Amino acid sequence: MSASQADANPDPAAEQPSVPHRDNGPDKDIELRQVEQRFHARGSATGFLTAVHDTTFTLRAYPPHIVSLVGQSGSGKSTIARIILGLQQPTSGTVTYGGKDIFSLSRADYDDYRRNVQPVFQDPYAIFNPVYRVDRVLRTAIKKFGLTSSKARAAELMEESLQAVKLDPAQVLGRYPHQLSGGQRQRIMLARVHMLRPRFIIADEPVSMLDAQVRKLFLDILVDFQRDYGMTTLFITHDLSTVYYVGGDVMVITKGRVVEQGPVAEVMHTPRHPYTKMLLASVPQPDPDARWTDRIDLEEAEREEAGPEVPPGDQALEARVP
Ligand SMILES: Nc1ncnc2c1ncn2[C@@H]1O[C@H](COP(=O)(O)OP(=O)(O)OP(=O)(O)O)[C@@H](O)[C@H]1O
Repeated sequence: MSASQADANPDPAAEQPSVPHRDNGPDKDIELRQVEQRFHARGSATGFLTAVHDTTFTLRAYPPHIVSLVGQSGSGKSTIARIILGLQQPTSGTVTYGGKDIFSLSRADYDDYRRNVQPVFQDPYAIFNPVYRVDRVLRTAIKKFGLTSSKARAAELMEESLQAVKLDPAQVLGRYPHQLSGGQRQRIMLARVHMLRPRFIIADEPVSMLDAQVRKLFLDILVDFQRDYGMTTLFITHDLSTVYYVGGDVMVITKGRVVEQGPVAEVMHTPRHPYTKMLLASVPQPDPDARWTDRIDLEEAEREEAGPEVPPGDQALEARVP
């Protein structure tokens, strides 16, 4: 290309080849410190429900990795996801990104955070506006995050990203959300992530509505994103088999408390907490001659839990619960 051709192009991004890492700024960690979330709960003796208790952990941007947060329904997983995404301000405790409180970021830091911490939710249908074609989700991201102002480059970006998540652009572009399967809609959200190359993906039960094959495809893409683009994923699930599949680290949560954490292989092979043991014991074995008949005695498992039922600050409130 001649210098004059390059000068004539108003969009420098249009000239750039596809690169694994877009310039999303320096690595920054997400840190939760003593996060607690209470909700008003009618019918409770205290008037409150503590969905997340005294939760402290760090999601490191580097080295990129996958951390699963696993627990039963109602254990507080989605509340933690919403807090990290800035959708819910916790009752107490702090959430920082690069050392700064995410709930009082400057405009520039907030834009950085929004770009680098991307959600993938269980039901992508809710994200799509049914009256617009699915292309809009991708175009809006390109515009909002200023990926390019060139229409041609935007079209290329969309194609590249759809292909990266094993979707055929010719098959999905121009369609309305209801004309795609749940797995296709979910992968459009991953294509959006692929375009933005965030440091973090916060994936809340992303595969629980997908069938086994599409689920595997989706999980493989998350692992590819970690390896190829250096993304760290918080993978929220109630399903231990998916935790085992993605590997990395795991945090086990019950009743709003993280009770065990560590490398997946270690926690799976030598679980220490009774709740983790119960979760592992409740995974059915695919043996037709040994039909799974055990019933989970959650109360019993919870009684065995070590440590106090509530943090000290809650005892006065909770003492009145019968
Ligand atoms: N906005 C809210 N107001 C009141 N209670 C809430 C609110 N959001 C969540 N809760 C309660 O907090 C607890 C934790 O909910 P959360 O959705 O975080 O659990 P979860 O582990 O994600 O469950 P699931 O896997 O079923 O989505 C539940 O008892 C829930 O009913």
